[in-house]
Amino acid sequence: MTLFQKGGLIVSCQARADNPLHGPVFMAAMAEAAEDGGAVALRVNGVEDISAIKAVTHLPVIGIFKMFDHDPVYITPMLGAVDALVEAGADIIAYDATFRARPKGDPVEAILERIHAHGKLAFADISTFDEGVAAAAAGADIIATTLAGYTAETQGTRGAGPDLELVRRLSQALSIPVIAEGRYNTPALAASGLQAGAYGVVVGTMITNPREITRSFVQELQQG
Ligand SMILES: CC(=O)N[C@H](C=O)[C@@H](O)[C@H](O)[C@H](O)COP(=O)(O)O
Repeated sequence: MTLFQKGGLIVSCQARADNPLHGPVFMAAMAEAAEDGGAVALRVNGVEDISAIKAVTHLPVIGIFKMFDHDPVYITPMLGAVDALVEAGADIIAYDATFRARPKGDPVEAILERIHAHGKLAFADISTFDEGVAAAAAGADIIATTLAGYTAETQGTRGAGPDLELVRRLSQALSIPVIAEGRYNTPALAASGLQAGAYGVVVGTMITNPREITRSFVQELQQG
């Protein structure tokens, strides 16, 4: 079970079905670009994209399996999803470790146990300080602020920027790596994640989603 390099950039290469860049060919190209640019790891959704990316890069892959019909808990909610991610070549498995009810999913303790049974590191996506502490106590290897601002409880905190205070508090309280993830939309914000104590920073939208990047430019021009 090896962890990626400390202080580095993890690039999230994801494109949903409605995105013109959806599909393994585009995501593999994104992953190669991220590797060339100096990323230390990748975050990737689904078995097809993971298989394609493992074939073209040497970077460790944090695999997730988004199941939107499992709303509200959609990040790797099932044991079968964990097995599929491992089979596809994921090195680390990320899963929803929030306190939310999981009406269609398997219990979070079982997900964690299955990840470890495969000999993989467990990357807990959380939204609050208490969830991060609980996930670490349960045995997660890495805690990430991925869902801060995206749960009913934290929606009001989303604002424009990332939740740096959450990174700061978790980094001080925990002895395992804390990853800053969610709305690190500029290089300076990513650096501030490390300054807040993060082990690494995940950036997705502003590197791998040209449609959203375009929208942000257009919006700024229209406001000007
Ligand atoms: C909330 C949720 O489902 N987040 C997802 C998790 O995999 C992705 O859609 C994000 O792009 C990723 O977390 C990186 O964040 P950002 O795109 O803000 O750099």
